[in-house]
Order: sequence, then structure tokens, then C-alpha cells
Amino acid sequence: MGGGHLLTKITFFERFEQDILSGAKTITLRDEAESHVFAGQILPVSTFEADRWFCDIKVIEVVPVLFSALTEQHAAQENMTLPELRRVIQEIYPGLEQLFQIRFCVVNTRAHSIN
Ligand SMILES: CC(=O)Nc1cc[nH]c(=O)n1
Repeated sequence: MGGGHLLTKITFFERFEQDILSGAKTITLRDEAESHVFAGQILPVSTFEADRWFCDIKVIEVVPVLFSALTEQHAAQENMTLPELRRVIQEIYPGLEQLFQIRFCVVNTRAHSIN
């Protein structure tokens, strides 16, 4: 079995928040360290910058993908063009070839309260 620590939360840059909440961004490409999630898992999502919670997501699938094999389809699911996606991923993970595509849907956007 693959090693690594199961993720119990995930962060996104604030600039992706509206695309996630609107459903325009339905995948995220992560490195191995952030790939340890499983289909059906529900994860709280916070901003990277301020650690502000803004939704929960449900993981639909996790699929390995090489940087060199990114396609327009991946880009569309990130709400970007392919050149934009390549530039963004190269900035976040310089020189990294092995990525993991996490496909997700938003399941909750309101902090729950008791009472
Ligand atoms: C904070 C952070 O790493 N955010 C990322 C990284 C890769 N893809 C993405 O959508 N967000």
C-alpha cells in the first residue's frame, strides 16, 4: 500500500475560491504528499493564505497524471487554458513530473451550527 499521511483537510489559494464554489473548478493537481485522499472522503477546505474555511468537498477520484501529459481536458476542469495550467503548476511545483489529479465536488458551503 502507498505510504503517506491521510489528508484531513486541504487548502487552496484564495484566487481559486470563487471557481471552486461556482463549480467551474472540479479538479486539483497535487504532489504525492497531498495525494493521500480516497473516493468518498469529505474534506474541509480552507484558504492557503489565511486558513479561512470556505467549503467542504467530497473526493470523487484520485488519478496519477504526469505534468507532460496534461491536456486541454485537465485545463478545462481547472477553468484555465492549457498554457495557463502548465504555468500555474510549474510555479507551484517547479520541475515536478508526477502529479495526482483529485476530482471533487463541493458538498457544503455553510459552517454548521448546533441548535
Ligand atoms: C495551496 C495549494 O497548493 N493550492 C493548489 C495547488 C495545486 N492546485 C490547486 O488547485 N491548488
